[in-house]
Amino acid sequence: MATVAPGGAAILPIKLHSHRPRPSSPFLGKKLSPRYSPRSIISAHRALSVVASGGEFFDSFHNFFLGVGVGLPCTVMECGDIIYRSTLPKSNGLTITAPGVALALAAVSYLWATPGVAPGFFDMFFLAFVERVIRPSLRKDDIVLGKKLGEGAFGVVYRVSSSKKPSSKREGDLVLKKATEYGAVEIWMNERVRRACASSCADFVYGFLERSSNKGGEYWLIWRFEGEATLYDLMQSKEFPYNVEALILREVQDLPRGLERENRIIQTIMRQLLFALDGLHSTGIVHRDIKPQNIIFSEGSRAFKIIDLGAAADLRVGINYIPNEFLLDPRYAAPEQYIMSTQTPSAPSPPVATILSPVLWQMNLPDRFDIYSAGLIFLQMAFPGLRTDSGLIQFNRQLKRCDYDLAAWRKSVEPRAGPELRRGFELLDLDGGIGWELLTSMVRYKARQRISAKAALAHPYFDQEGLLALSFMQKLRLQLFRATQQDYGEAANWTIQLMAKSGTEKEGGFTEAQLQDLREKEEPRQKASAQRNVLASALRLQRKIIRTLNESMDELSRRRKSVWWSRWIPREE
Ligand SMILES: Nc1ncnc2c1ncn2[C@@H]1O[C@H](COP(=O)(O)OP(=O)(O)OP(=O)(O)O)[C@@H](O)[C@H]1O
Repeated sequence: MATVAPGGAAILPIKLHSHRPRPSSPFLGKKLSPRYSPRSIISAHRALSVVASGGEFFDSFHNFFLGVGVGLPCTVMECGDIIYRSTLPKSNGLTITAPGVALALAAVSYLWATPGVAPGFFDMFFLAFVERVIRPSLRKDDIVLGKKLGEGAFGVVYRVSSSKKPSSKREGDLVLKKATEYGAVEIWMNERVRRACASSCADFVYGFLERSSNKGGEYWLIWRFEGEATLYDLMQSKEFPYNVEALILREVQDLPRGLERENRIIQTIMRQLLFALDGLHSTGIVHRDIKPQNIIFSEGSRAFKIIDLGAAADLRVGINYIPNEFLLDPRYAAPEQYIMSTQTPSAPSPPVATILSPVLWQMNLPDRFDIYSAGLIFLQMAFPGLRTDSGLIQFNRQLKRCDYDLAAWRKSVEPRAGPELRRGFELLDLDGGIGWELLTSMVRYKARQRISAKAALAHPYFDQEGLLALSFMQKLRLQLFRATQQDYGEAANWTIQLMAKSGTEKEGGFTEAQLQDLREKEEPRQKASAQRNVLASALRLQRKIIRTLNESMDELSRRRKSVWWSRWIPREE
Protein backbone atom coordinates (compact mmCIF):
# COMPACT_ATOMS: atom_id res chain seq x y z
CA MET A 1 0.00 0.00 0.00
CA ALA A 2 2.78 2.49 0.78
CA THR A 3 5.35 3.70 -1.74
CA VAL A 4 8.51 5.65 -1.19
CA ALA A 5 8.84 8.98 -2.90
CA PRO A 6 12.08 10.10 -4.54
CA GLY A 7 12.82 12.22 -1.49
CA GLY A 8 12.77 9.11 0.58
CA ALA A 9 9.46 9.78 2.28
CA ALA A 10 6.57 7.42 2.44
CA ILE A 11 3.52 8.18 0.39
CA LEU A 12 0.37 6.52 1.48
CA PRO A 13 -2.77 6.05 -0.61
CA ILE A 14 -4.84 8.10 1.77
CA LYS A 15 -7.39 10.51 0.48
CA LEU A 16 -7.13 13.60 2.60
CA HIS A 17 -10.23 15.57 1.92
CA SER A 18 -13.10 13.37 1.00
CA HIS A 19 -15.20 10.87 2.83
CA ARG A 20 -17.16 9.74 -0.21
CA PRO A 21 -15.80 6.77 -2.15
CA ARG A 22 -15.07 7.59 -5.78
CA PRO A 23 -16.46 5.49 -8.60
CA SER A 24 -12.94 4.38 -9.45
CA SER A 25 -12.33 3.09 -5.96
CA PRO A 26 -12.14 -0.66 -5.70
CA PHE A 27 -14.15 -0.34 -2.50
CA LEU A 28 -17.07 1.36 -4.08
CA GLY A 29 -20.29 -0.26 -3.03
CA LYS A 30 -18.49 -2.77 -0.79
CA LYS A 31 -17.94 -2.82 2.90
CA LEU A 32 -14.33 -1.93 3.66
CA SER A 33 -12.22 -4.98 4.24
CA PRO A 34 -10.95 -5.15 7.84
CA ARG A 35 -7.47 -5.59 6.35
CA TYR A 36 -7.62 -2.06 4.85
CA SER A 37 -9.63 -0.28 7.48
CA PRO A 38 -8.65 3.38 8.02
CA ARG A 39 -7.34 2.55 11.45
CA SER A 40 -4.90 -0.06 10.14
CA ILE A 41 -3.78 2.22 7.34
CA ILE A 42 -3.17 5.02 9.80
CA SER A 43 -1.03 2.77 11.94
CA ALA A 44 0.90 1.68 8.86
CA HIS A 45 1.29 5.26 7.89
CA ARG A 46 2.78 6.17 11.24
CA ALA A 47 5.12 3.21 11.24
CA LEU A 48 6.31 3.75 7.67
CA SER A 49 6.85 7.43 8.22
CA VAL A 50 9.24 6.67 11.01
CA VAL A 51 11.03 3.89 9.12
CA ALA A 52 11.39 5.77 5.85
CA SER A 53 12.75 8.87 7.46
CA GLY A 54 14.78 7.15 10.15
CA GLY A 55 18.34 7.92 9.06
CA GLU A 56 17.78 11.09 7.07
CA PHE A 57 16.40 13.53 9.52
CA PHE A 58 16.82 16.50 7.21
CA ASP A 59 14.93 14.90 4.31
CA SER A 60 12.14 13.83 6.60
CA PHE A 61 11.85 17.29 8.05
CA HIS A 62 11.73 18.74 4.53
CA ASN A 63 9.09 16.28 3.35
CA PHE A 64 7.11 16.75 6.52
CA PHE A 65 6.21 20.19 5.27
CA LEU A 66 6.18 19.66 1.52
CA GLY A 67 4.70 16.23 0.89
CA VAL A 68 1.03 15.52 0.57
CA GLY A 69 0.16 12.74 2.87
CA VAL A 70 3.84 12.37 3.63
CA GLY A 71 4.77 11.91 7.20
CA LEU A 72 2.11 14.36 8.41
CA PRO A 73 0.85 13.39 11.82
CA CYS A 74 -2.50 11.77 11.51
CA THR A 75 -3.88 14.03 14.16
CA VAL A 76 -3.94 16.87 11.64
CA MET A 77 -5.21 14.76 8.74
CA GLU A 78 -8.74 14.05 7.86
CA CYS A 79 -8.02 10.44 7.04
CA GLY A 80 -11.08 9.39 5.14
CA ASP A 81 -11.74 6.39 2.98
CA ILE A 82 -9.03 4.58 1.14
CA ILE A 83 -8.46 5.01 -2.58
CA TYR A 84 -5.63 4.58 -4.96
CA ARG A 85 -3.20 7.40 -5.32
CA SER A 86 -4.08 7.83 -8.98
CA THR A 87 -7.56 8.87 -7.98
CA LEU A 88 -6.35 11.66 -5.72
CA PRO A 89 -7.48 14.99 -7.12
CA LYS A 90 -4.77 16.96 -8.86
CA SER A 91 -6.07 20.31 -7.76
CA ASN A 92 -6.33 21.52 -4.21
CA GLY A 93 -9.82 20.11 -3.98
CA LEU A 94 -11.83 23.19 -4.99
CA THR A 95 -14.55 21.95 -7.29
CA ILE A 96 -16.43 24.39 -9.50
CA THR A 97 -20.00 23.38 -10.15
CA ALA A 98 -22.70 25.09 -12.22
CA PRO A 99 -25.04 25.73 -9.26
CA GLY A 100 -22.08 27.05 -7.27
CA VAL A 101 -21.18 29.49 -10.03
CA ALA A 102 -24.82 30.55 -10.38
CA LEU A 103 -25.09 31.14 -6.64
CA ALA A 104 -21.87 33.12 -6.55
CA LEU A 105 -23.03 35.24 -9.51
CA ALA A 106 -26.39 35.86 -7.88
CA ALA A 107 -24.69 36.91 -4.63
CA VAL A 108 -22.29 39.23 -6.46
CA SER A 109 -25.13 40.76 -8.51
CA TYR A 110 -27.14 41.39 -5.34
CA LEU A 111 -24.18 42.92 -3.54
CA TRP A 112 -23.46 45.21 -6.51
CA ALA A 113 -27.07 46.05 -7.43
CA THR A 114 -28.14 49.66 -6.90
CA PRO A 115 -27.51 51.18 -4.40
CA GLY A 116 -24.55 48.81 -3.86
CA VAL A 117 -24.18 46.83 -0.64
CA ALA A 118 -20.57 45.79 -1.28
CA PRO A 119 -19.27 49.18 -2.47
CA GLY A 120 -21.19 50.67 0.47
CA PHE A 121 -19.28 48.65 3.07
CA PHE A 122 -16.00 49.41 1.34
CA ASP A 123 -16.85 53.10 1.21
CA MET A 124 -18.01 53.36 4.81
CA PHE A 125 -15.42 51.24 6.54
CA PHE A 126 -12.37 51.92 4.40
CA LEU A 127 -12.56 54.90 2.05
CA ALA A 128 -14.26 57.17 4.59
CA PHE A 129 -11.52 56.55 7.16
CA VAL A 130 -8.67 56.88 4.69
CA GLU A 131 -10.15 60.13 3.48
CA ARG A 132 -10.53 61.40 7.02
CA VAL A 133 -6.84 60.80 7.63
CA ILE A 134 -5.44 62.29 4.44
CA ARG A 135 -7.71 65.20 3.59
CA PRO A 136 -6.78 68.70 4.73
CA SER A 137 -9.00 70.19 7.42
CA LEU A 138 -10.15 73.76 7.99
CA ARG A 139 -11.09 75.65 11.14
CA LYS A 140 -13.30 78.64 11.75
CA ASP A 141 -10.23 80.88 12.09
CA ASP A 142 -8.94 79.82 8.65
CA ILE A 143 -11.98 81.28 6.91
CA VAL A 144 -12.20 84.87 5.72
CA LEU A 145 -15.82 85.83 5.12
CA GLY A 146 -16.83 87.53 1.88
CA LYS A 147 -20.17 88.57 0.45
CA LYS A 148 -23.40 86.77 1.15
CA LEU A 149 -24.53 84.60 -1.78
CA GLY A 150 -27.86 83.46 -0.50
CA GLU A 151 -29.99 82.70 2.47
CA GLY A 152 -32.30 79.74 2.57
CA ALA A 153 -34.60 78.21 5.14
CA PHE A 154 -31.79 76.16 6.63
CA GLY A 155 -28.65 78.25 6.26
CA VAL A 156 -26.74 81.26 5.01
CA VAL A 157 -24.24 80.98 2.16
CA TYR A 158 -21.15 83.21 1.81
CA ARG A 159 -18.34 83.50 -0.65
CA VAL A 160 -15.17 83.03 1.40
CA SER A 161 -11.46 82.42 1.12
CA SER A 162 -9.03 80.50 3.22
CA SER A 163 -6.24 82.25 5.15
CA LYS A 164 -4.42 78.92 5.12
CA LYS A 165 -4.07 78.92 1.35
CA PRO A 166 -1.00 80.45 -0.29
CA SER A 167 -1.54 83.87 -1.85
CA SER A 168 -1.46 82.33 -5.32
CA LYS A 169 -5.06 81.24 -4.78
CA ARG A 170 -7.78 83.54 -5.99
CA GLU A 171 -9.60 85.50 -3.34
CA GLY A 172 -13.04 84.09 -2.61
CA ASP A 173 -12.46 80.76 -4.23
CA LEU A 174 -14.55 78.99 -1.62
CA VAL A 175 -18.19 78.97 -0.58
CA LEU A 176 -19.31 78.57 3.03
CA LYS A 177 -22.72 77.49 4.21
CA LYS A 178 -23.53 77.98 7.86
CA ALA A 179 -26.32 75.50 8.41
CA THR A 180 -28.31 74.57 11.43
CA GLU A 181 -30.88 71.90 10.70
CA TYR A 182 -29.86 69.26 8.18
CA GLY A 183 -26.24 70.48 8.27
CA ALA A 184 -25.00 67.11 9.50
CA VAL A 185 -26.92 65.29 6.77
CA GLU A 186 -25.57 67.64 4.14
CA ILE A 187 -21.98 67.01 5.27
CA TRP A 188 -22.59 63.27 5.12
CA MET A 189 -24.11 63.46 1.63
CA ASN A 190 -21.35 65.69 0.29
CA GLU A 191 -18.65 63.41 1.61
CA ARG A 192 -20.38 60.38 0.10
CA VAL A 193 -20.73 62.16 -3.24
CA ARG A 194 -17.10 63.30 -3.21
CA ARG A 195 -15.97 59.69 -2.88
CA ALA A 196 -18.51 58.14 -5.26
CA CYS A 197 -19.33 60.66 -8.00
CA ALA A 198 -17.43 63.89 -7.43
CA SER A 199 -18.32 65.40 -10.80
CA SER A 200 -22.08 65.24 -10.10
CA CYS A 201 -22.08 67.91 -7.40
CA ALA A 202 -20.20 71.05 -6.39
CA ASP A 203 -16.67 70.23 -5.22
CA PHE A 204 -16.95 69.75 -1.44
CA VAL A 205 -13.91 70.72 0.62
CA TYR A 206 -14.71 70.25 4.31
CA GLY A 207 -17.48 70.27 6.87
CA PHE A 208 -17.48 70.50 10.66
CA LEU A 209 -19.59 71.34 13.68
CA GLU A 210 -18.75 74.79 15.01
CA ARG A 211 -19.82 75.19 18.65
CA SER A 212 -18.43 78.57 19.64
CA SER A 213 -21.32 80.66 18.25
CA ASN A 214 -24.14 81.79 20.52
CA LYS A 215 -26.69 79.63 18.73
CA GLY A 216 -25.27 76.52 20.34
CA GLY A 217 -23.78 74.86 17.30
CA GLU A 218 -23.73 75.39 13.56
CA TYR A 219 -22.53 73.13 10.82
CA TRP A 220 -20.02 74.81 8.53
CA LEU A 221 -19.82 73.41 5.03
CA ILE A 222 -17.17 74.52 2.56
CA TRP A 223 -17.13 74.00 -1.21
CA ARG A 224 -15.03 75.35 -4.05
CA PHE A 225 -16.69 78.30 -5.71
CA GLU A 226 -18.07 76.78 -8.92
CA GLY A 227 -19.43 79.83 -10.67
CA GLU A 228 -21.71 82.84 -10.54
CA ALA A 229 -24.82 81.43 -12.18
CA THR A 230 -27.34 78.73 -11.43
CA LEU A 231 -29.56 77.30 -14.16
CA TYR A 232 -32.34 79.40 -12.65
CA ASP A 233 -30.32 82.61 -13.14
CA LEU A 234 -29.53 81.64 -16.72
CA MET A 235 -33.14 80.73 -17.51
CA GLN A 236 -34.35 84.11 -16.29
CA SER A 237 -32.40 85.83 -19.07
CA LYS A 238 -34.04 86.56 -22.42
CA GLU A 239 -30.86 85.20 -23.99
CA PHE A 240 -31.54 81.66 -22.72
CA PRO A 241 -30.43 79.15 -24.01
CA TYR A 242 -27.79 81.05 -26.02
CA ASN A 243 -26.21 82.36 -22.80
CA VAL A 244 -25.54 78.74 -21.80
CA GLU A 245 -23.99 77.99 -25.19
CA ALA A 246 -21.64 80.92 -24.70
CA LEU A 247 -20.65 79.57 -21.27
CA ILE A 248 -20.11 76.02 -22.48
CA LEU A 249 -18.19 76.97 -25.63
CA ARG A 250 -16.53 79.97 -23.92
CA GLU A 251 -17.39 82.16 -26.92
CA VAL A 252 -20.46 83.63 -28.54
CA GLN A 253 -21.32 81.75 -31.74
CA ASP A 254 -21.94 83.88 -34.80
CA LEU A 255 -24.55 81.53 -36.25
CA PRO A 256 -28.18 82.05 -37.20
CA ARG A 257 -30.47 81.51 -34.24
CA GLY A 258 -33.26 79.01 -34.47
CA LEU A 259 -35.03 76.01 -33.02
CA GLU A 260 -32.37 73.45 -34.00
CA ARG A 261 -29.62 75.37 -32.28
CA GLU A 262 -31.73 75.93 -29.18
CA ASN A 263 -32.66 72.27 -29.12
CA ARG A 264 -29.01 71.29 -29.24
CA ILE A 265 -28.17 73.53 -26.29
CA ILE A 266 -31.12 72.27 -24.23
CA GLN A 267 -30.12 68.73 -25.09
CA THR A 268 -26.59 69.41 -23.79
CA ILE A 269 -27.97 70.81 -20.52
CA MET A 270 -30.27 67.83 -20.08
CA ARG A 271 -27.46 65.40 -20.76
CA GLN A 272 -25.26 67.05 -18.12
CA LEU A 273 -28.09 67.06 -15.60
CA LEU A 274 -28.91 63.40 -16.25
CA PHE A 275 -25.25 62.43 -15.96
CA ALA A 276 -25.09 64.14 -12.58
CA LEU A 277 -28.32 62.48 -11.46
CA ASP A 278 -27.17 59.09 -12.65
CA GLY A 279 -24.03 59.49 -10.54
CA LEU A 280 -26.09 60.24 -7.43
CA HIS A 281 -28.66 57.50 -8.04
CA SER A 282 -26.04 54.86 -8.76
CA THR A 283 -24.61 55.40 -5.30
CA GLY A 284 -28.02 55.29 -3.64
CA ILE A 285 -28.60 59.02 -3.11
CA VAL A 286 -31.87 60.66 -4.06
CA HIS A 287 -31.65 64.45 -4.11
CA ARG A 288 -35.37 65.23 -3.57
CA ASP A 289 -34.91 68.94 -4.33
CA ILE A 290 -33.92 69.07 -7.98
CA LYS A 291 -34.78 72.50 -9.37
CA PRO A 292 -32.98 75.11 -11.51
CA GLN A 293 -31.94 76.99 -8.32
CA ASN A 294 -29.98 73.91 -7.22
CA ILE A 295 -28.12 73.39 -10.49
CA ILE A 296 -25.01 75.50 -10.77
CA PHE A 297 -22.86 76.10 -13.81
CA SER A 298 -19.29 75.12 -12.98
CA GLU A 299 -17.00 77.49 -14.83
CA GLY A 300 -14.04 75.18 -14.29
CA SER A 301 -15.55 72.05 -15.78
CA ARG A 302 -17.94 73.89 -18.13
CA ALA A 303 -20.78 71.70 -16.97
CA PHE A 304 -23.81 71.90 -14.73
CA LYS A 305 -23.47 70.45 -11.25
CA ILE A 306 -25.96 69.80 -8.48
CA ILE A 307 -25.88 71.71 -5.18
CA ASP A 308 -27.83 71.68 -1.91
CA LEU A 309 -27.95 68.11 -0.66
CA GLY A 310 -29.73 69.13 2.55
CA ALA A 311 -32.92 67.30 1.61
CA ALA A 312 -31.19 64.31 0.04
CA ALA A 313 -31.71 60.76 1.24
CA ASP A 314 -29.03 58.11 1.29
CA LEU A 315 -30.96 54.92 0.62
CA ARG A 316 -27.86 52.80 1.01
CA VAL A 317 -27.79 53.31 4.76
CA GLY A 318 -31.18 54.90 5.30
CA ILE A 319 -29.98 58.38 6.28
CA ASN A 320 -32.58 61.12 6.12
CA TYR A 321 -35.05 58.62 4.76
CA ILE A 322 -38.27 59.15 6.65
CA PRO A 323 -41.13 57.98 4.43
CA ASN A 324 -43.78 60.36 5.71
CA GLU A 325 -41.67 63.47 5.98
CA PHE A 326 -42.44 66.48 3.90
CA LEU A 327 -39.62 68.82 2.97
CA LEU A 328 -40.10 69.18 -0.72
CA ASP A 329 -40.50 72.12 -3.03
CA PRO A 330 -44.08 71.60 -4.25
CA ARG A 331 -43.33 73.26 -7.59
CA TYR A 332 -40.96 70.49 -8.64
CA ALA A 333 -42.11 67.58 -6.46
CA ALA A 334 -43.43 64.45 -8.12
CA PRO A 335 -47.08 63.62 -7.40
CA GLU A 336 -46.21 60.75 -5.07
CA GLN A 337 -44.53 63.28 -2.71
CA TYR A 338 -42.64 60.54 -0.90
CA ILE A 339 -39.65 58.73 -2.29
CA MET A 340 -40.57 55.59 -0.39
CA SER A 341 -43.98 54.21 0.28
CA THR A 342 -45.64 55.60 3.37
CA GLN A 343 -46.36 51.97 4.21
CA THR A 344 -42.70 51.03 4.19
CA PRO A 345 -41.44 51.12 7.76
CA SER A 346 -38.96 53.90 8.45
CA ALA A 347 -35.35 53.06 7.76
CA PRO A 348 -33.96 50.24 9.86
CA SER A 349 -30.56 50.44 11.51
CA PRO A 350 -27.67 51.05 9.05
CA PRO A 351 -26.37 47.48 8.65
CA VAL A 352 -29.88 46.12 8.05
CA ALA A 353 -30.72 49.04 5.75
CA THR A 354 -27.57 48.38 3.79
CA ILE A 355 -28.25 44.68 3.37
CA LEU A 356 -31.87 45.28 2.34
CA SER A 357 -31.20 48.37 0.22
CA PRO A 358 -31.32 46.64 -3.21
CA VAL A 359 -34.73 45.12 -2.36
CA LEU A 360 -36.17 48.39 -1.07
CA TRP A 361 -34.70 50.29 -4.03
CA GLN A 362 -36.34 47.97 -6.56
CA MET A 363 -39.65 48.02 -4.70
CA ASN A 364 -39.88 51.80 -4.59
CA LEU A 365 -37.59 53.14 -7.36
CA PRO A 366 -37.00 56.31 -5.32
CA ASP A 367 -34.71 57.81 -7.98
CA ARG A 368 -37.74 58.44 -10.20
CA PHE A 369 -38.72 61.29 -7.91
CA ASP A 370 -35.72 63.30 -9.16
CA ILE A 371 -36.49 62.27 -12.74
CA TYR A 372 -39.91 63.91 -12.53
CA SER A 373 -38.31 67.16 -11.32
CA ALA A 374 -35.73 66.96 -14.12
CA GLY A 375 -38.60 66.51 -16.59
CA LEU A 376 -40.21 69.72 -15.32
CA ILE A 377 -36.90 71.54 -15.87
CA PHE A 378 -36.86 70.18 -19.43
CA LEU A 379 -40.36 71.60 -19.90
CA GLN A 380 -39.31 74.96 -18.50
CA MET A 381 -36.41 75.11 -20.93
CA ALA A 382 -38.71 74.37 -23.87
CA PHE A 383 -41.53 76.71 -22.80
CA PRO A 384 -40.41 80.17 -21.63
CA GLY A 385 -43.86 80.77 -20.12
CA LEU A 386 -43.20 78.07 -17.51
CA ARG A 387 -39.96 79.64 -16.27
CA THR A 388 -41.75 81.93 -13.84
CA ASP A 389 -43.17 80.70 -10.55
CA SER A 390 -46.71 81.61 -11.51
CA GLY A 391 -46.35 79.93 -14.93
CA LEU A 392 -45.07 76.72 -13.35
CA ILE A 393 -47.74 76.67 -10.65
CA GLN A 394 -50.44 77.14 -13.29
CA PHE A 395 -48.95 74.35 -15.40
CA ASN A 396 -48.89 72.02 -12.37
CA ARG A 397 -52.57 72.69 -11.80
CA GLN A 398 -53.40 71.98 -15.44
CA LEU A 399 -51.36 68.78 -15.42
CA LYS A 400 -53.08 67.58 -12.26
CA ARG A 401 -56.43 68.18 -13.91
CA CYS A 402 -55.24 65.99 -16.81
CA ASP A 403 -54.28 63.22 -14.34
CA TYR A 404 -50.61 63.92 -14.95
CA ASP A 405 -50.95 62.84 -18.56
CA LEU A 406 -48.71 65.13 -20.62
CA ALA A 407 -50.32 64.03 -23.90
CA ALA A 408 -53.73 65.00 -22.52
CA TRP A 409 -52.33 68.34 -21.33
CA ARG A 410 -50.95 68.98 -24.81
CA LYS A 411 -54.31 68.15 -26.37
CA SER A 412 -56.03 70.56 -24.03
CA VAL A 413 -53.67 73.53 -24.53
CA GLU A 414 -52.43 73.17 -28.11
CA PRO A 415 -55.60 74.27 -29.94
CA ARG A 416 -55.60 77.62 -28.12
CA ALA A 417 -51.81 77.95 -27.78
CA GLY A 418 -50.06 81.28 -28.28
CA PRO A 419 -46.90 81.59 -30.41
CA GLU A 420 -44.59 80.90 -27.43
CA LEU A 421 -46.31 77.65 -26.48
CA ARG A 422 -46.46 76.53 -30.11
CA ARG A 423 -42.76 77.21 -30.51
CA GLY A 424 -42.06 75.00 -27.49
CA PHE A 425 -44.01 72.12 -29.01
CA GLU A 426 -42.19 72.65 -32.31
CA LEU A 427 -38.84 72.40 -30.51
CA LEU A 428 -39.82 69.16 -28.80
CA ASP A 429 -41.23 67.79 -32.07
CA LEU A 430 -37.93 68.15 -33.93
CA ASP A 431 -36.44 64.94 -35.33
CA GLY A 432 -39.65 62.97 -35.27
CA GLY A 433 -40.74 64.15 -31.82
CA ILE A 434 -37.85 62.51 -30.04
CA GLY A 435 -37.59 65.27 -27.41
CA TRP A 436 -41.30 65.05 -26.66
CA GLU A 437 -40.95 61.28 -26.34
CA LEU A 438 -38.20 61.64 -23.74
CA LEU A 439 -40.12 64.33 -21.88
CA THR A 440 -43.25 62.20 -21.62
CA SER A 441 -41.24 59.28 -20.28
CA MET A 442 -39.87 61.51 -17.51
CA VAL A 443 -43.03 63.31 -16.48
CA ARG A 444 -45.42 60.49 -15.62
CA TYR A 445 -47.75 59.95 -12.73
CA LYS A 446 -46.44 56.54 -11.84
CA ALA A 447 -42.86 56.53 -10.59
CA ARG A 448 -42.36 52.98 -11.86
CA GLN A 449 -43.17 54.04 -15.39
CA ARG A 450 -40.74 56.93 -15.40
CA ILE A 451 -37.47 56.41 -17.17
CA SER A 452 -34.29 56.12 -15.06
CA ALA A 453 -31.40 58.56 -15.52
CA LYS A 454 -29.33 55.83 -17.13
CA ALA A 455 -32.05 54.81 -19.57
CA ALA A 456 -32.71 58.47 -20.37
CA LEU A 457 -29.06 58.94 -21.28
CA ALA A 458 -29.37 55.99 -23.65
CA HIS A 459 -32.46 57.56 -25.22
CA PRO A 460 -32.13 58.39 -28.92
CA TYR A 461 -32.75 62.07 -28.08
CA PHE A 462 -29.11 62.18 -27.08
CA ASP A 463 -27.87 60.40 -30.20
CA GLN A 464 -28.68 63.18 -32.57
CA GLU A 465 -25.89 65.51 -31.51
CA GLY A 466 -25.12 67.80 -34.40
CA LEU A 467 -27.63 66.06 -36.66
CA LEU A 468 -30.87 67.57 -37.72
CA ALA A 469 -32.55 64.36 -38.72
CA LEU A 470 -32.41 60.84 -37.40
CA SER A 471 -30.78 58.14 -39.45
CA PHE A 472 -32.69 55.00 -40.36
CA MET A 473 -30.96 53.06 -37.58
CA GLN A 474 -31.74 55.70 -35.00
CA LYS A 475 -35.40 55.65 -35.97
CA LEU A 476 -35.31 51.88 -35.63
CA ARG A 477 -33.79 52.19 -32.16
CA LEU A 478 -36.47 54.67 -31.17
CA GLN A 479 -39.17 52.19 -32.22
CA LEU A 480 -37.44 49.43 -30.28
CA PHE A 481 -37.11 51.64 -27.24
CA ARG A 482 -40.80 52.47 -27.32
CA ALA A 483 -41.73 48.82 -27.68
CA THR A 484 -39.54 47.67 -24.78
CA GLN A 485 -40.73 50.50 -22.59
CA GLN A 486 -44.30 49.43 -23.11
CA ASP A 487 -43.45 45.85 -22.24
CA TYR A 488 -41.58 46.97 -19.17
CA GLY A 489 -44.54 49.02 -17.99
CA GLU A 490 -46.89 46.10 -18.41
CA ALA A 491 -44.56 43.71 -16.62
CA ALA A 492 -44.11 46.17 -13.79
CA ASN A 493 -47.87 46.65 -13.45
CA TRP A 494 -48.35 42.93 -13.26
CA THR A 495 -45.74 42.60 -10.52
CA ILE A 496 -47.18 45.50 -8.54
CA GLN A 497 -50.64 43.97 -8.71
CA LEU A 498 -49.26 40.77 -7.30
CA MET A 499 -47.44 42.58 -4.54
CA ALA A 500 -50.50 44.63 -3.69
CA LYS A 501 -52.53 41.45 -3.53
CA SER A 502 -50.05 39.93 -1.15
CA GLY A 503 -51.42 41.91 1.79
CA THR A 504 -50.61 45.59 2.12
CA GLU A 505 -53.18 46.38 4.75
CA LYS A 506 -50.58 47.06 7.38
CA GLU A 507 -47.16 46.76 5.89
CA GLY A 508 -46.19 46.96 2.31
CA GLY A 509 -43.78 48.34 -0.20
CA PHE A 510 -45.95 50.50 -2.44
CA THR A 511 -46.41 54.13 -2.94
CA GLU A 512 -49.85 55.60 -2.50
CA ALA A 513 -49.69 56.44 -6.19
CA GLN A 514 -49.21 52.80 -7.13
CA LEU A 515 -52.06 51.64 -4.93
CA GLN A 516 -54.31 54.40 -6.20
CA ASP A 517 -53.49 53.36 -9.71
CA LEU A 518 -54.40 49.78 -8.92
CA ARG A 519 -57.70 50.83 -7.43
CA GLU A 520 -58.50 52.84 -10.52
CA LYS A 521 -57.65 50.02 -12.87
CA GLU A 522 -60.72 47.98 -13.62
CA GLU A 523 -59.23 45.46 -15.97
CA PRO A 524 -60.62 41.95 -15.78
CA ARG A 525 -58.30 39.92 -13.63
CA GLN A 526 -56.97 36.71 -15.01
CA LYS A 527 -57.19 33.59 -12.92
CA ALA A 528 -54.10 33.32 -10.78
CA SER A 529 -51.83 30.71 -12.21
CA ALA A 530 -49.64 28.47 -10.09
CA GLN A 531 -46.63 30.54 -11.14
CA ARG A 532 -48.23 33.73 -9.91
CA ASN A 533 -49.12 32.10 -6.61
CA VAL A 534 -45.53 31.04 -6.11
CA LEU A 535 -44.32 34.56 -6.80
CA ALA A 536 -46.94 36.03 -4.50
CA SER A 537 -45.89 33.65 -1.71
CA ALA A 538 -42.25 34.58 -2.25
CA LEU A 539 -43.11 38.26 -2.01
CA ARG A 540 -45.17 37.65 1.11
CA LEU A 541 -42.26 35.81 2.68
CA GLN A 542 -39.89 38.59 1.66
CA ARG A 543 -42.12 41.18 3.31
CA LYS A 544 -42.38 39.06 6.44
CA ILE A 545 -38.60 38.84 6.66
CA ILE A 546 -38.25 42.59 6.22
CA ARG A 547 -40.90 43.22 8.88
CA THR A 548 -39.30 40.83 11.33
CA LEU A 549 -35.89 42.37 10.82
CA ASN A 550 -37.33 45.84 11.21
CA GLU A 551 -39.17 44.98 14.37
CA SER A 552 -36.19 43.29 15.95
CA MET A 553 -33.91 46.20 15.12
CA ASP A 554 -36.47 48.86 15.82
CA GLU A 555 -35.65 49.44 19.45
CA LEU A 556 -31.97 49.58 18.69
CA SER A 557 -32.30 51.90 15.74
CA ARG A 558 -34.77 54.23 17.45
CA ARG A 559 -32.13 55.10 19.96
CA ARG A 560 -29.26 55.37 17.55
CA LYS A 561 -30.33 56.16 14.04
CA SER A 562 -31.07 59.85 14.41
CA VAL A 563 -27.54 60.67 15.41
CA TRP A 564 -25.24 57.84 14.51
CA TRP A 565 -23.71 59.43 11.42
CA SER A 566 -22.87 62.63 13.29
CA ARG A 567 -19.97 60.68 14.81
CA TRP A 568 -18.32 60.97 11.41
CA ILE A 569 -18.49 64.76 11.44
CA PRO A 570 -15.49 66.63 12.84
CA ARG A 571 -16.15 69.06 15.67
CA GLU A 572 -14.50 72.32 16.45
CA GLU A 573 -15.06 73.38 20.04
N1 LIG B 1 -20.26 75.64 -4.79
C1 LIG B 1 -20.86 76.79 -5.06
N2 LIG B 1 -20.30 77.64 -5.93
C2 LIG B 1 -20.89 78.82 -6.21
N3 LIG B 1 -22.04 79.22 -5.68
C3 LIG B 1 -22.66 78.44 -4.81
C4 LIG B 1 -22.11 77.17 -4.45
N4 LIG B 1 -22.92 76.60 -3.56
C5 LIG B 1 -23.94 77.44 -3.37
N5 LIG B 1 -23.80 78.55 -4.11
C6 LIG B 1 -24.69 79.70 -4.18
O1 LIG B 1 -25.36 79.83 -2.96
C7 LIG B 1 -26.76 79.80 -3.14
C8 LIG B 1 -27.43 79.06 -2.01
O2 LIG B 1 -26.95 77.73 -1.93
P1 LIG B 1 -27.83 76.52 -1.39
O3 LIG B 1 -29.01 76.33 -2.28
O4 LIG B 1 -26.95 75.36 -1.19
O5 LIG B 1 -28.27 77.11 0.01
P2 LIG B 1 -29.62 76.94 0.82
O6 LIG B 1 -29.41 77.62 2.11
O7 LIG B 1 -29.99 75.53 0.86
O8 LIG B 1 -30.63 77.72 -0.06
P3 LIG B 1 -32.14 77.34 -0.37
O9 LIG B 1 -32.77 76.93 0.92
O10 LIG B 1 -32.69 78.60 -0.95
O11 LIG B 1 -32.09 76.22 -1.37
C9 LIG B 1 -26.97 79.12 -4.48
O12 LIG B 1 -28.12 79.54 -5.10
C10 LIG B 1 -25.72 79.54 -5.25
O13 LIG B 1 -25.94 80.77 -5.87
